[in-house]
Amino acid sequence: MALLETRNLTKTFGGLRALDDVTISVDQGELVSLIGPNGAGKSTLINTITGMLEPTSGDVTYAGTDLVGLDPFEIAHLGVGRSFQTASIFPELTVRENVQVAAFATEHGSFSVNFFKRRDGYDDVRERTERILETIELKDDAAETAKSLPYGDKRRLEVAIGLATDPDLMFMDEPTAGMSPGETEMTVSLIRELLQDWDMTIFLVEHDMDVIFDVSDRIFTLNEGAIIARGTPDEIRNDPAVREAYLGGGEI
Ligand SMILES: Nc1ncnc2c1ncn2[C@@H]1O[C@H](COP(=O)(O)OP(=O)(O)OP(=O)(O)O)[C@@H](O)[C@H]1O
Repeated sequence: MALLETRNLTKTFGGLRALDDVTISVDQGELVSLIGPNGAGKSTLINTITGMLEPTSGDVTYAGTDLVGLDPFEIAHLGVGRSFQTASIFPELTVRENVQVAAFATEHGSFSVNFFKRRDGYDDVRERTERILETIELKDDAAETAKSLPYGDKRRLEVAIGLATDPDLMFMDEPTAGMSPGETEMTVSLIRELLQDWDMTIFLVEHDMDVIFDVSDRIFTLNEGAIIARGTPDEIRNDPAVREAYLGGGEI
């Protein structure tokens, strides 16, 4: 059984069909990527699956549970996480505190103002936080304030915060955007580690085609709200419809 499935998912904004009958499935342990030109509907698809937007019609199921109509926090609680590109970081808190807050909120319902006074009592939160900091390679910077981190480390902290919510499936929104080649390489090896050592299923939206072709098991291509191609990296690389949508027929 697929872990995540959408069936005939459609989302309209006024007269615009931002998603047009999208049917996809993701298996446990897979890394699937979603590509498509600007405005293709990638964010709309993720937002519709994760409960930020309500679909106009169609179904979304996760591990057999119908997600349509659930709130984002309920969907997160089922094990669907998200590494946000913006605004999930508290700039004045340390790196470690940022991860602890997210881990605490997941394990204990919600963030409490007393958390920082009592956090030493929460062994589960502490252990999870340290394991994440190690994986993300931010342990040496754990006592720094988040705002002081270089750009690439900030982006990895976003992944750490996503991990702290203990997801089985994680949506990653352009995790390498704006990164240097070295930072991109680090992020790619982090993605591999999440798949291999954390048994994660990953749904990646990314513009860097080298990263996409490198890490994906399967790729979905969206254009004007509709899936125009699906397949392995080799199949997608050679797909005429993908070339046409992306580069007017040129090389990818
Ligand atoms: N809240 C909204 N209200 C009206 N139109 C919207 C809304 N959100 C998205 N759209 C439109 O839906 C279409 C799909 O947008 P979406 O942001 O999902 O594309 P995308 O593939 O994520 O693009 P990008 O790669 O530029 O982030 C676009 O035409 C966009 O203008």
